[in-house]
Amino acid sequence: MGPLLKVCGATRDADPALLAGAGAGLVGLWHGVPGGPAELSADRLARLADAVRATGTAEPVLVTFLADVAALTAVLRRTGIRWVQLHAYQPPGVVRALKAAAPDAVVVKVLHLRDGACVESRFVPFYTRAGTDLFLLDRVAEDGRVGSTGVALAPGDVLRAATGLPRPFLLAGGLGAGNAGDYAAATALPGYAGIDVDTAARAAGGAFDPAAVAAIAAGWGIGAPAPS
Ligand SMILES: O=C(O)c1ccccc1N[C@@H]1O[C@H](COP(=O)(O)O)[C@@H](O)[C@H]1O
Repeated sequence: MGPLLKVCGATRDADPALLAGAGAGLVGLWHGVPGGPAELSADRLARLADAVRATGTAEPVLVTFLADVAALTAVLRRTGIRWVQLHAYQPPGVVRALKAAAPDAVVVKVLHLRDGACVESRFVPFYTRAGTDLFLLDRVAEDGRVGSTGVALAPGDVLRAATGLPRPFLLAGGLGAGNAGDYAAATALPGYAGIDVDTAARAAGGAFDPAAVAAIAAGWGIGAPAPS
């Protein structure tokens, strides 16, 4: 399997087909992101997850700040979503309990880069032993905000954080069609599994732009996902 393209923050009925058609193999759906502009109710999450699966080539990803494992498990059961992106500072115990309660879940734990350093670096062995399937490197904004900063990670910081990670990793944070070359050293690592994008996938008004998504896929050498 080649590298993955995940696009984050679908909200409209048309988004899943648009994103899958433009090359996204993973579509991020927010639930449990308080105040987030793409936050979905449980009903809406279930409906959009169905629409993502109906594309035949893309898989829905629950993107969440939730740390309540019972609530997370209930959402996965209700929606049939397998991929979970723990985007906040959920501790390793949440990963362990989630994998125990939902063994089929594919757990993506975000590692936050701030001021050039990985905030959770000391906890990587614990997240790994707890059952994390993939890590995702993302940036923390100057004001402490996480998720969709639209601000590029420094390539040297990414390389330092990604080198030696014991699980495959995705890159995020200000990635777009034109900056794959900046991260060539990180994407050459054996664990590189793909990228995760929000801001650069959208047109000026905020709606997803299929041409922008296709350009990101082309710029990062990501081919069309195989039918699932
Ligand atoms: O997109 C968001 O606002 C968001 C909110 C909460 C959790 C994750 C979120 N998105 C993540 O942001 C990065 C990509 O951001 P960008 O390309 O720099 O805008 C990615 O990890 C998304 O999953």
